[in-house]
Amino acid sequence: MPDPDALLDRIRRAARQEQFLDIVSAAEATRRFRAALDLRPLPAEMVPLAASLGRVVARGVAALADAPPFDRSSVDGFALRAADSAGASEAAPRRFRLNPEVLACGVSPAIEVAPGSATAIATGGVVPRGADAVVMIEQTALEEGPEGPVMLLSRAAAPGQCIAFAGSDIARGEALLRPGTPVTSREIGMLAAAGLAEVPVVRRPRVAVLSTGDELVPPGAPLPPGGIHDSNAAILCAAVAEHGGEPLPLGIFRDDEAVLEAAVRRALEAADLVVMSGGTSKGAGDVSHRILARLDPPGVLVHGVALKPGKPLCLAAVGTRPVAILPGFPTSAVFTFQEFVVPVIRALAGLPAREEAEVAATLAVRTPSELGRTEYVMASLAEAGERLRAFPLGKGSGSVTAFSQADGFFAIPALDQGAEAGAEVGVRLIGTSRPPDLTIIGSHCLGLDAVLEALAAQGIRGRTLAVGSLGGLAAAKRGECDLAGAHLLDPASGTYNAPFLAPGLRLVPGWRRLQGVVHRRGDPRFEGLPGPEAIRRAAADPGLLLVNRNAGSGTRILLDGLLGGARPPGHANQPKSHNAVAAAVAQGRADWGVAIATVAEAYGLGFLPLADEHYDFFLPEARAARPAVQAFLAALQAPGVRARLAALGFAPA
Ligand SMILES: Nc1nc2c(c(=O)[nH]1)N[C@H]1C(S)=C(S)[C@@H](COP(=O)(O)OP(=O)(O)OC[C@H]3O[C@@H](n4cnc5c(N)ncnc54)[C@H](O)[C@@H]3O)O[C@H]1N2
Ligand code: MOO
Repeated sequence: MPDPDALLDRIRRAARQEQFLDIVSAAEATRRFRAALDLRPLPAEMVPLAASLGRVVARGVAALADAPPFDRSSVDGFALRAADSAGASEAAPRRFRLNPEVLACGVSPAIEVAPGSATAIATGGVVPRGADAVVMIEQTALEEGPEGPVMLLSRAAAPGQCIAFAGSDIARGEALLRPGTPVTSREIGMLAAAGLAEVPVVRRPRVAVLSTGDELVPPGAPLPPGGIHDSNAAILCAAVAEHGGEPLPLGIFRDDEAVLEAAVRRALEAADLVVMSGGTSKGAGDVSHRILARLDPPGVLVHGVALKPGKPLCLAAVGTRPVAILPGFPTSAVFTFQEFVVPVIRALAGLPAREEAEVAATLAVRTPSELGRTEYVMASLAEAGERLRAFPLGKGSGSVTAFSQADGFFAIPALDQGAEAGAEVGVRLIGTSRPPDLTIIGSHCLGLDAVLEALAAQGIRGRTLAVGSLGGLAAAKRGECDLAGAHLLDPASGTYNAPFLAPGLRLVPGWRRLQGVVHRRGDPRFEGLPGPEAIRRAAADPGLLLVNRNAGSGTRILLDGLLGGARPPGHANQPKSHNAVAAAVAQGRADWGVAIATVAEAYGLGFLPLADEHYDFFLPEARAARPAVQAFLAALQAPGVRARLAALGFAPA
C-alpha cells in the first residue's frame, strides 16, 4: 500500500503540470460554491391554478371555502329526523309524510323537515333544516295516503347517517399546502375544491445554457467533417426543467473570447444561473474560464476537481450569481451538472434535495481507474440470482449514452487504481430505471433490435449490453443474463457457437449474417476479388491500412484465422463495433476491415463476402422458463420479426 501523503503529493504535482493549479476534492468544490451563493428560494409569484403544475408552493396556502360547503347527502334517498325512525323494521315500517319538494343537486331547500316528515334528496343534495339523517331509497317504499304521499321506512336511521357535514373534508382557513410542496394534479384538485384560482409559487430560476466549441452544430443541421451535434445544451436544458428551473437556451458560441464574453455578460443579466459547457480544459481554444476573471468578484471559486468524469469543472460566482463551466465531454458535462449545479437549482426553486437511492451490487469485471481522482463509473445492473451485478458501460467521458443509459454509478476512491471483479459496490441509482425484463449480454447485432422491438410492443423491456461474444458467453455461464448473443467460430470444426456450449447452457438458433471485407467502392485494390484473396493481398500491401476489431469479438476471431499470423499496418487499431470499422474505411482513416454486409451497405462501402456466420444465443437453462425469455423465443419465430430480419439482410439460421 503506497504512502497516501506521498501519493497525494504526486497527484498535486501532476495537477500543477496540467495547470489545474488548485485542484480540489468534490466536497471542497461543493463547499466553496455553496458558501459564495445565496441559496434561499427565489421570491414568490402568483400563477393561475392550471399553470401551477410542477411549480413549488412559496408560502402556506389556506382554504378559502369549506368542502363540502354545506351538509350534503351522500346517497339518493330521504332526509328525515333520525329519532322518528326508531324501531322501524320490515315487519313494522315507520310512516313519513312526504314534503312537496325534491332536493336535487344545486337546489336550496325551502321546506323544513318537521317531525314525522321526510324530503326526497339526491346524492349531493343540501340536507334541509330539521333533518339530521338521510336514508337510502332502497330501504323505503312509497304509497299514496289519505293526506298525500307517504314514505315507508323499513330500517332505523342513526343521527348523521349518510351526511357529509360542511367543512368535514376541507375546513375554511385550514392550511392546505405548506411552503416547498411541489404542485401535482393532486394539489391542484384540493386547491380548486377550496376555491383558489391562483397559487403563490416560487419563481423558477432562469438558467442560461451556452455551448462553446467551433465544431458544434445544432441537432438537425448536417454534420460537416469533424462536426459534432450539440447534445449538451439539449440534455442540460431538459435537466434544468426537470429540477424546477426555466431553461434559457442561448445557443452555440465559437471559441472567440470577445464574442463569448459578451454572451456571458448578457446571460448574467437575463438569468439567475449561467451554465456553459466546453472549453474549460487546457486546449488553445479553451477560453471560457478566462472570461470569468474579468467579471465582478468573487469570480472563479474552483477550477479543477479530483473527479472523473469532470476534472476540468470550473465553478464561479459573479456577485452571488452562480456560473458553472462544465467540461465539454457529454458524460462529464451532465455528471458535474447533476452533482454540483442541480442542488443549486433545486434550492433556488424551493425544492427539497433530490432523493437518492443506492443498491448493493457485485462488480462483473475488473475496472481500472486513474490514480488521484475519485472515479464515478457508469454501470448497468443485471439480476443474477439473488444478487445484482454491475456492468461498467466502459464508454468514457466522451460518451453521450453512458449517463443516459446507465442504471447508476459507483465510485472508485482516488487512491485506488481500480476495482476487482467480484468487488461489492454501492450503485447510486439514476433516474427511475428499473431492472429490465430481459437482459441480453454479448455481441450486439442490428438484427437484435428487430426482436426487441417486437417484445417492446408486448410491454417487455429488453436490455442489451455489448461486451463481445466471449464476454457474453462468460456472463451466460455465470448466470448473469437471460441470453448471450454470439458468433463464435470454432476453427477446428468450422462451425459456429455449438462447440462453445457449456453445461447448463442451451443454444438457441438466431440468424445468419454475411461477414466480409469492406472497402471504399471503386478501390481497384479490392474491387472484384474473392474475400479471402483480398485479405491475402491487402495483408501483403504496406500501402493499405487495416482497421481491426477488438479481441474477444467473433469478427476478430474470423479475421485472425484468415490473417494466419500476419499483422498488417493498422492491426493495432481495434475498435469495438462493425460501425466503427465501416466509418473508418468510409472516412479514409483506414482502407479495409471486416464487417457485416448490413453495415457495409449502410455506409455505402464495397463488400467482399468471407463467411456466412451464425449469430445465435446461449441461454442459461435456469432462465429458460422466465416469461420474458419465452416471449423472446416466440418472437424469434414470429413471421413479422422474420420478415424484418430478412429485410435487414439476415438469413434464417
Ligand atoms: N491535455 C489535456 N487534455 C485534456 C484534459 C487535460 O487535463 N489535459 N482534460 C480532459 C478531460 S478530463 C476532459 S473532461 C475534457 C474536457 O475538455 P473541455 O471542457 O475543454 O471540452 P472541449 O475540449 O470543448 O470538448 C471536449 C469534447 O466534448 C465535445 N463537446 C463539447 N461541447 C459539446 C456539446 N455541447 N455537445 C456535444 N459534445 C460536445 C467536443 O466536441 C469534444 O469532443 O478535456 C480532456 N482533455
Ligand atoms: O474528467 Mo474528464 O471528465 O475525465 O473526462
